[in-house]
Amino acid sequence: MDAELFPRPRTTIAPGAVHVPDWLDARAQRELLAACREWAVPPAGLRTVRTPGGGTMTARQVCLGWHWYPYGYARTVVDGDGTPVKPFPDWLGELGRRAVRDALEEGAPGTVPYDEAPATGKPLYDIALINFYDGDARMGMHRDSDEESDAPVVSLSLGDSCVFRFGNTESRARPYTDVELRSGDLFVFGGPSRLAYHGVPKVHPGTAPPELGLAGRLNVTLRVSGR
Ligand SMILES: O=C(O)CCC(=O)C(=O)O
Ligand SMILES: [Fe+2]
Repeated sequence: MDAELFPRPRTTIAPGAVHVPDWLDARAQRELLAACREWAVPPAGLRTVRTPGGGTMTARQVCLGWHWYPYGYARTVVDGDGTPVKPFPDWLGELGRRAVRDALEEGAPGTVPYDEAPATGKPLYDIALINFYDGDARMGMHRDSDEESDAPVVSLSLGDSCVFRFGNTESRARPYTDVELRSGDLFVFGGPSRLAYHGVPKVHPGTAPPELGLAGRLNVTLRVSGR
């Protein structure tokens, strides 16, 4: 990663939406990447997602806990090999809660219940979507709206940097803010920003930290199903 004179600052992009640069250190990035490589293997591995209109998403995807497909959740890969979705590991849920704790100020809208110990019950992170972007892959503006929980969404990036476009809750159009997400960055959106439109208009090939050993970009999105 570039050694910069000044560290990139944590930035509130919109109310409840926070970018925390370099949240995962080099070792944590390597460990998360190793896990992603295992999750990508079939059965229920990395797949191309087909949309109802007949298109395909350019980012390939694998899910944990609940299988997301356009537009709902299932326990099996209903739009792929039909096998059971891989389990959502406890350590990933703990990482999600820690991310929310670190990113959002205490008492900020939409934060408090998600910081509770597992023994206190729901809500707990129980869904991961792992998106792999290579070549010209991108993701159009959309909302994460198939969950039955308003718990914040946690996003972790590995590999190539990208332009992450974070918009408003009304439409795909402006106003939006373009944020550069690099390997190790955390982005959390909850509270009034939970249903904001967002997307990835551009990945910058060849910008991954060389020591990570990843060509392309991985994004791990953690969500609470509320089911
Ligand atoms: O790749 C990203 O940073 C965003 C992924 C995303 O928005 C999603 O999976 O819903
Ligand atoms: Fe999303």
